[in-house]
Amino acid sequence: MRLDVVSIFPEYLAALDVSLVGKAAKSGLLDVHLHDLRDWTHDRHRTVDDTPYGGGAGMVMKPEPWGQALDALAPADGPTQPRLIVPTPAGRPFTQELAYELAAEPWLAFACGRYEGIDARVASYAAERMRVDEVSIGDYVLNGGEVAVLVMVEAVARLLPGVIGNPESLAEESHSGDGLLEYPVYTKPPAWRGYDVPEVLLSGNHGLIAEWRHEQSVRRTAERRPDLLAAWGDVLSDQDGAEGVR
Ligand SMILES: Nc1cc(-c2ccc3ccn(Cc4ccccc4)c3c2)n[nH]1
Repeated sequence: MRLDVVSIFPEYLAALDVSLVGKAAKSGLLDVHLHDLRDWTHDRHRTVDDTPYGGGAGMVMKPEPWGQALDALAPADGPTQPRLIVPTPAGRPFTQELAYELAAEPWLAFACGRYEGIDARVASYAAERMRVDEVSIGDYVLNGGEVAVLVMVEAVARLLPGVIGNPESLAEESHSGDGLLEYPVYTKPPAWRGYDVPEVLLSGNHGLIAEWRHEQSVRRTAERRPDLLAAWGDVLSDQDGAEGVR
């Protein structure tokens, strides 16, 4: 997979060279290209922003540098086009499902906005020739898109074949498809500062362990993410009787 990231702070994305994503890049699974948006400005101050039409606080990113950046990275007459991801508080939610979808793409481009965002015409211009997704990583406000790109690239890269050491671990994760949160995990020592590992996990009885883990997942989901339990409601009432999960 090829990844292009455009930002006025490309050094922010240096973290992509570390750990898992860095390993994927070095092993050729990921071909990461970072770009400074100011390379597509031509005035003395390398200006990327201007005041908002209609008034209001803050500044808006000018369309022309972005237009030139997109034309340079993915020429209109090129054989293929990337899928463009634009982080924004006003975007569709980034989910594990979208991460799997993006992991199947051969070429992703990320546009990191700053200030109050990017002139809206840039997404329209890009959509003339590439798929554009405006994506939010959560209902909180960041100062720019770079952190969101780090989040999305990590979530996507770890799904690529060969990146994760043990692909089986992907199946048991929270949000991994059964809609439940992950069960609590433990390792040695069996007793630690007055806390013991649940006996069942030391029993070697894999049926009981699986049952305990599922019950823990359901309990955690009910406590922390009842919104995810909606899909499990009817299943719970059947299997767990009137008790259900308190
Ligand atoms: N999930 C999520 C994404 C962002 C995000 C992404 C890109 C940008 C570019 C500029 N800002 C600052 C901004 C603050 C408020 C209103 C509009 C823009 C951004 C924030 N915040 N939270």
